Amino acid sequence: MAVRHDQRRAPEHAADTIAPAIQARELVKTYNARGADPVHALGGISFSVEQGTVFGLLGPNGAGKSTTVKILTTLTTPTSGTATVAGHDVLRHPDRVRRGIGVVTQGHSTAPEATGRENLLLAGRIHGLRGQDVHRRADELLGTFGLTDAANRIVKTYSGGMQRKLDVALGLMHRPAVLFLDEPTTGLDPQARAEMWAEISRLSAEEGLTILLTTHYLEEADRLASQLAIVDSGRLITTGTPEQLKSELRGDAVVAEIAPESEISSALQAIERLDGTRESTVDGRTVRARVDHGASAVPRVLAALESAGVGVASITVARPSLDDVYLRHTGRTFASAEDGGAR
Ligand SMILES: Nc1ncnc2c1ncn2[C@@H]1O[C@H](COP(=O)(O)OP(=O)(O)OP(=O)(O)O)[C@@H](O)[C@H]1O
Repeated sequence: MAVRHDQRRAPEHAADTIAPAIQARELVKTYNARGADPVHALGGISFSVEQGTVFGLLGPNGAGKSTTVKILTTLTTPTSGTATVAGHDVLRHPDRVRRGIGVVTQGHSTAPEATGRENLLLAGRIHGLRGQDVHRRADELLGTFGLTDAANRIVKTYSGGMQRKLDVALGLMHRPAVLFLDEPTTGLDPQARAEMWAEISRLSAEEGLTILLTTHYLEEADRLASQLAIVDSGRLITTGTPEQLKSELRGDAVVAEIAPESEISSALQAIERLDGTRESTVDGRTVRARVDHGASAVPRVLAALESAGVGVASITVARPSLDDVYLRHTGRTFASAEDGGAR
């Protein structure tokens, strides 16, 4: 498709003049259901996605990821703000946006009683592919996703991983410039997840596809996204490459799980009093703090807890993770945000 070929032929020195594949400007979305309080799903989100990259929108359940995707894919309109996608304004030219994008939503978009090949042929025809073209494209994608042997089986006999691959293949039939993947690996087993990760990386690296994926898996965001935006309660709290975001946190995390018979407040005080510890927080029976050299800090932390009469069930030290980035910006761990919802 034209946008992709232009992008791949572009000389490297012109990279900074290439328009972003996605530009979201101050997106606000308030849902006003009759008889219910308004829900402020997005409170003014702006970001831009360079062509040919994987952009990750990471946030806990209810953060506003799907709403952002719905606006960018023209499935809903923003209350205010606007966006351009694949070179077109989502409000002024939604039909042009739709022609330039592929969308893989959270549910399956396949017809379960039809075969994999039939599903692909139908999707291709809906997008205007005809004759040999549609058959060639379907065969190409069946091969790419390792589904050739299953092509003539009905989809309801596919495993979860195979169905997800077919969902992505459907989104690619018309060779879009930008692919939206909403939670692409939710519900997949570890092997199917790893295969999907490999395929997403390949599509971006080898085919120059721009991919926006939403996820609530920290590891997925860390592995796949060349650029990441962390969203929380409808706001964008930080952006950067996963490495940049993690390197903003100096030092390692020491995480101590306090024995049930000990006071968590005594543990926190003992850790806070130690030289070189900072950003200490409590989550249930766990105290965590940031220290400069994790391995050498552990004996000092243990000694301080012991002299405060605090029992320790376990202690670990970890390099900065995206969970630490999230904690730094929101004051709570990602897991607790997932448990409690975003608002
Ligand atoms: N149609 C709707 N009507 C009312 N509220 C909605 C609607 N769609 C979403 N919301 C609310 O808007 C907020 C953001 O939801 P959204 O689905 O965008 O979050 P998310 O980050 O994608 O979460 P998830 O991973 O659970 O899909 C949530 O509070 C949600 O309950």
